[in-house]
This record gives sequence, C-alpha cells and structure tokens, in this order.
Amino acid sequence: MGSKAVEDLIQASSGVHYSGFHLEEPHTSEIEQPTTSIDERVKQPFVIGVAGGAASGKATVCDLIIDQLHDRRVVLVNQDSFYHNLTPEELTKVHEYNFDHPDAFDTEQLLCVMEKLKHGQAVDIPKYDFKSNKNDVFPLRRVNPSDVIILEGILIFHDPRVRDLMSMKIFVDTDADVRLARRIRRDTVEKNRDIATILDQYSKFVKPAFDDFILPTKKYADIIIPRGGDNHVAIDLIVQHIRTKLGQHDLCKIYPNLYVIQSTFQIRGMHTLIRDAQTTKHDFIFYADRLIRLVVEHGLGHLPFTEKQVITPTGSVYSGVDFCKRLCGVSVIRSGESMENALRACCKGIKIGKILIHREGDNGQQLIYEKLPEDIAQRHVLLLDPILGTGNSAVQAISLLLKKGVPESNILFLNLISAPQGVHVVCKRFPRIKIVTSEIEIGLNDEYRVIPGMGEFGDRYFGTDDD
Ligand SMILES: Nc1ncnc2c1ncn2[C@@H]1O[C@H](COP(=O)(O)OP(=O)(O)O)[C@@H](O)[C@H]1O
Ligand SMILES: Nc1ccn([C@@H]2O[C@H](COP(=O)(O)O)[C@@H](O)[C@H]2O)c(=O)n1
Ligand SMILES: [Mg+2]
Repeated sequence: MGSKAVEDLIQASSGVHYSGFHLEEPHTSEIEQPTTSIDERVKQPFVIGVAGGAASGKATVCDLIIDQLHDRRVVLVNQDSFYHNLTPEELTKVHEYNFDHPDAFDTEQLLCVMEKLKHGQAVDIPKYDFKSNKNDVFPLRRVNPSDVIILEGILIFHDPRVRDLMSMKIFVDTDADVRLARRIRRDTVEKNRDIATILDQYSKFVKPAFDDFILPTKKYADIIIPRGGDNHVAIDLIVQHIRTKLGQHDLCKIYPNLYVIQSTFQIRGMHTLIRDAQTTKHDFIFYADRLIRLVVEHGLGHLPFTEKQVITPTGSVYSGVDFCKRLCGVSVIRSGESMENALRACCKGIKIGKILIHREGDNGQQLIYEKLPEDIAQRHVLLLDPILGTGNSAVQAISLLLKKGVPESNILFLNLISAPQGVHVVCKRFPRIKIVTSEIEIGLNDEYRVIPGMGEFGDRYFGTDDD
C-alpha cells in the first residue's frame, strides 16, 4: 500500500473511528448492537440509611464514613431537608409544633428525590434552617448522583417505602441522657434557644416520639452502633463493607479478565479535565498522557514475570522479578498512536506495530492495513486504543492478531474508557484476552458514541478538531 493511500485511509478513518468502528445498520450481520437503554445501564448507587434519636451522633457517624470513603462519590441527604414548611399560624406557636412526629416530614418529596438520584439524575433540595424553622429554598442544594447515597434522619426507617431503598441500615444507639446533654449544648449554642424551651420540647415531643416512633425502628437496622462517632471499630467495618460492595464494577464480576484501575481523586480529576469540552488542546494532551501512562503501567503489571535474585550494594540478596522480554505494542490508527509514547517510555526499545481499520464503500467491507512485527506470534501484545466503544474495531484488530498466530491469552487490550457494550462484545468473543481500562462508561448513544465520553479522541489529541 502506497503512502498516499495510507494517508487517505488515515484521513478517512479519522471520521469513523470515534468510539469504536461500526457499520451502517443494514450490514449488521456480524455486529452486536447495543441492546440496553441508558437508564438500565446506570449503576445503582449503594444507599445507606442512618437513623437514631435526635443528637445521637448520626451526622457525626455520616461525616466519618464519608471521610473514610474519600475516593468515592458519596452524597449525604438529610431528612431535615424534607420538613414541611410551617403555616404562618404554626410559626407563631412554634413551641407547640411537634418536629419529631412522622407527619412533620414530606416523605413523598423525599421518595421522589431518592428515586431520581437512584436513576442517575441530579436533584435540588432545600437546606433546613433550624433558627427560622424554615426550608431555605434559595439557593437550593444541588445533589449529584453518586456511588453512595447516605440518607440520615431520626425517622428515616419509619416509612417502609424509604426503608426499601436502602442497601444498608445503621442505627446510632446513644443513651438518652447523653442525647439530652448534647441537645441542650447544641440547641443553646447553634440555635440560640433557652434551656427551659429545650427541656419543655424534650418532654412534650422529643422523648415521646423517640419511644413511639424512633426506637421501634431499631429492629430494622442491619448494624447498631453504640456510642456513635466514638465507635471507630464499627465505622471501620462499615467502610470496609461498603468498599467491598463497591470495589468492583459489576462488569468485572462478570468478566474476570476486565481490570478497571483503582480510582483516586487524581484520576477522577484527570478524567474531569479530558472529558470537559472546554479543555484546551494543550491540557487535553497533557492529562490524557498522564492517564495513558497509568493505564500502560497497570497493563504491564499483568504480564508474566520470572523470579530473579540480585545482590544489592550492601551485599544482601534481594528476591525480585524480571520483566517479560518478548513484548510488542500494536496501536489502532489513529487514536491508538497517542498511547505509543507512554509504552516506549515504559518499555525501552519496544517494537510497535500498527493496524488501520476502515469501512470501505457501503457494503460494510473493511479494509485492514497492518504493519506488525514478523515474530508477533511469539510475543505478548499490548493492543492500544484509548476508547472501547461498540467493540467492533477491537474485534477486527484482535481477530487479525489471532490470524497472525498470537495466542488469545497473550493479548492485553489497553484503553482509557470502555463502554459496557464494547466490553460485552470483546469479552464474550475473546474470553482469554485481558482488558485494562481506567473508567467504565454509561454506554453508547443512538449514534454509537460513548457517553459521557470525551468526544473524538484522535481529533482532540492530534489537533484536527474544528477550532
Ligand atoms: N461522640 C461524641 N462526643 C461528643 N460530642 C458529640 C459526639 N458525637 C456528636 N457529638 C455532638 O453532639 C451533637 C449532635 O451530634 P450529631 O452528630 O449532629 O447528631 P445527630 O445528627 O444525631 O443529631 C453535635 O453538637 C455533635 O458535635
Ligand atoms: N425547627 C426544628 C426542626 C427540628 N428540630 C429538632 O431536630 C431534631 C432532629 O434533628 P437531629 O439532627 O437531632 O436528628 C428533632 O428532635 C427535632 O425536635 C427542632 O428542634 N426545630
Ligand atoms: Mg442531625
């Protein structure tokens, strides 16, 4: 193939290879189409309910859990935000109002908010002001969908519909005298209330409601925490349990050869930048390169090794390992070429082959240009393509490698983001290859583009986008 022809192909393929090559709909015999709707693919958040008497330490326990889950997306929703607004008449006689009765809360609104969050929609909720006894409508608090939703409040286990939303129920169990002492301190300092009013409210409403409505819900708890925030062992165990439940993406449970690198704030920060449509080309390249380097390093960790002992300058023996020597990279033109530098930086002198996949004409046939090391069948292959979308270009590339004699188990597919559809297509067809990715996406849109995605990776990285 002449260089002009290759250039033309690269030019033509840049428009096609955005989130995985796909064919026109009439030619779909070999191609698996996405079948699930976006809604179905949204990962269900882990909902934790935290109940207990007033001033038992619920908020403190929630803060400690959120703190320890520092690299996860967690949001806190307080039942207080759903207090009914008082009528002007009720406001004038606020001391006669029972804030501890289930009817004081707008549970329908709470359910509506939780339903939206569970389905991946952001919500705006009011912030309750204990001084004015009002829900401040402006500014509302924007709550984004997250991996973990913590729902906290005295009567959060009262309504069975709210209880049913929860994956874990925690009851903070603190002695009544401790609760009262804390309440007096809190309400005098933070709410400017006088002790007589606090004690009056306590005996008239708070204590009876605790006995009638809150304590009876303790039986629904999965975990009862005595001493609230002081109970570090209980909080550690809870955090460990949540981590285990969230640790793996559901797809990793289905496909043991799919590896999603452990997320950190740094990694999410880099993803945030490269996904932002406003990010400059310079920054896009910089942060994409950092992420690519992480994926490549992680991928190399999956290669076989041999044990090796060395003598250190102190004359001691260090028992280590030797890198796998017979390696090569294969980039899928054009986006995959963006990953070559990171691979070269990690593996001195590595050979890197190329594959170009292009749709030719309307008949769905694909022309594949390849330049691969001759002895590729004897090597472990790191296949490079930043986006796994429909999985169809990956299937083409992997099929070619297999035709060249590369054992399926010697192929490691490295990418930055993977759509579940692509993962299903590749892993079902090639159960022995390994995929290493840094984030799993929500899915594909009607145009087979990865969402939320990051747009045309090749165009953004190589500067061939419009602006
Ligand atoms: N373990 C604790 N030791 C001392 N004070 C605490 C402890 N836990 C909570 N508090 C204090 O008690 C008050 C009520 O705690 P908070 O966590 O807000 O409880 P809740 O959300 O159940 O009302 C707050 O002023 C808080 O600072
Ligand atoms: N205007 C209000 C609203 C609520 N309360 C009291 O708050 C308690 C619940 O909040 P916690 O943080 O303690 O769970 C509850 O006992 C209400 O009596 C209030 O005093 N004034
Ligand atoms: Mg509270």
